[in-house]
Amino acid sequence: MERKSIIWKHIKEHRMSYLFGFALLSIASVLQLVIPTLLGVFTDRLEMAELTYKEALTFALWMVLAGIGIALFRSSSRIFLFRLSRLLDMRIRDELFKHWETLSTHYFKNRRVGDLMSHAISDVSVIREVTQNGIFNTLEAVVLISITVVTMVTSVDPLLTLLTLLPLPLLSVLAYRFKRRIQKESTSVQEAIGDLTSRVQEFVAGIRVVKSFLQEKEQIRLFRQDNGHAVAMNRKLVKSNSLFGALSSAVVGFSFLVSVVLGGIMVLHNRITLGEFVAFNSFLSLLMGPIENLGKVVNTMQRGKASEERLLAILNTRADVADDSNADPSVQTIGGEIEIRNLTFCYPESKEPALRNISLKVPKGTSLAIVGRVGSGKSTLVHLLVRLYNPPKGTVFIDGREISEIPLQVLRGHVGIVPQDQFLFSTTIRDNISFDPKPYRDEEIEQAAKLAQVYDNIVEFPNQFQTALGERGISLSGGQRQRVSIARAIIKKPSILIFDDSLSAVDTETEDRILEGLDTVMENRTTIIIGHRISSVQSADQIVVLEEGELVERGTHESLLEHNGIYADMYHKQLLDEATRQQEQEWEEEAVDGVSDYKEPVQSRQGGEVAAAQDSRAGTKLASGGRAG
Ligand SMILES: Nc1ncnc2c1ncn2[C@@H]1O[C@H](COP(=O)(O)OP(=O)(O)OP(=O)(O)O)[C@@H](O)[C@H]1O
Repeated sequence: MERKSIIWKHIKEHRMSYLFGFALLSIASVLQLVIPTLLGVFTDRLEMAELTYKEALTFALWMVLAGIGIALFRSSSRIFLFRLSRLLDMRIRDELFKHWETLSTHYFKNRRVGDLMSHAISDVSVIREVTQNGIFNTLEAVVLISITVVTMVTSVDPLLTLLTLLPLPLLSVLAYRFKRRIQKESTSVQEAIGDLTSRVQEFVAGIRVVKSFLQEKEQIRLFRQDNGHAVAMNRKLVKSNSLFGALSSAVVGFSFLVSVVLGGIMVLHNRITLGEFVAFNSFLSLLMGPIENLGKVVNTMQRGKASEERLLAILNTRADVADDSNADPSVQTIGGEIEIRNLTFCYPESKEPALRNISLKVPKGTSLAIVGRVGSGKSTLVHLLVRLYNPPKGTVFIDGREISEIPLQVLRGHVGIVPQDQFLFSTTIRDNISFDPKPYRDEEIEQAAKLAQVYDNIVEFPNQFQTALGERGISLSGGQRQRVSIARAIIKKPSILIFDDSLSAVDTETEDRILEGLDTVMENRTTIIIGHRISSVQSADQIVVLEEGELVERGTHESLLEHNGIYADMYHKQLLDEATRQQEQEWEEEAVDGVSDYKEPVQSRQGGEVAAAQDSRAGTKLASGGRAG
């Protein structure tokens, strides 16, 4: 059900506490009337020269007591009410974070980190401000203004009260006129803060690219531009606020003018006493604070409304990937058989399908390799298997069940994925490997690290598995990060393990060792390997080639080579590259050895020897056949 309010819901839920705070504030407000009243009587007694020292002392004592009472009740009410707003603050942040966790990756792909942070920090603070000073000032204004006006009418003069307060309704006219303007400007300020935060976040995340492309100056220029814009937006808001405050004060000042002139005339005509005149002006002073605060409240409320609307828009965003009504809670585990039937998939904001009419079957415990050019749809296919996006109904089946029938928790709990972006959290290596909700013993973590071929690297660090990683794991090399990600996936012993091009940053020897280690872990489990290097996929039971979203070849390594299509082409090109690289390495070694006739043999070799070397390397690879052999 769509949520309509955050603030009002909170007030309703805590109404008893708000009533209590209101009661404390009301006592403080009543006590505030004591001082002007005493001041009036005191002035009259003084004017009539009837005041004794003892009486003067008694007046002073009562005033001090009233002052202490006001301070006590007012601050207790403030503490009490402010505590409630802190509670709301914490609750919205919790709700926001919890809700974000339910939303799909698609939602986050379309948003900037800066905007999300601006919601979590600035918008939530504005809402707190509404329930903190906004509510406190409103309650105080309502109580104090009503009882003070009644006292002014009954204890001094109704006409003087009426004429003095006559300009005050102008304040509501002002508030109305400034309402839209302040709300609009407040939204612009929050957006500018979002831009600025995004700029800093992007700069930090891309610091290596920035430095290697000498982009520091350009980044400073862009930052200054965003910073300047944020300041300009803030200035605009401050200007409106100040103008509103100044006009409100002018209205209030006009009331004082009426009170002094009219009140003075009334004293001269003996319609009121001097003491009543003094008391009246003190009452008026009492009113001015809350009335001016009311102006600020209107402002705060407008900003609060803008922030509440933005937060509600997030909280009312429905998760596009969630457990369907047909999810079967009796499914507690998955075996690992995958079937894809005529799958055509289009990303929500894209017109062209990323996958077209794909059909394939991966029996439980077997391995599938997916190869294909950049952007051919490999990652999309595996993302659908963990429902990062929803595949169309009737296209993806696991263990013969429609994927939507498997509760998301079960599906994701039993599919381990090593994503292309090996994101690591800024915590220890141990916590990064044992990331699953299930706790793991040290031996299990070490075993996973050994299988992922990263154990030897980790134990070389002074703090070993307790080594803390910086944001995005920057203290590890690309290959080490990939292997920690692999350990994180295999520790789960998932029914389906997916490597999304996650062996690209390791050398072929390490890759072989990882794949060999997996044989034990993945016995009777299903493995999907996406790779650009033939060496990482050639041993799979089944290899498919994707081309512009279509499945264009399928078979084993040998059958695909025989077919002599895209796969065979990729294979031969890679062999050629590898042979050339190896040959170049040998020449470099010879050159380092200081052979005097260095130039001549190199030139002669360029003709025939490279081809010979390539042939022999190709022969070796084919003969060994990698793991498949
Ligand atoms: N979130 C997305 N929204 C819209 N289009 C997307 C999205 N992600 C990928 N695509 C598009 O879908 C197509 C397939 O992308 P995909 O990432 O699956 O390719 P890939 O074969 O895994 O590429 P690579 O080898 O570079 O990882 C591409 O055209 C890509 O631009």
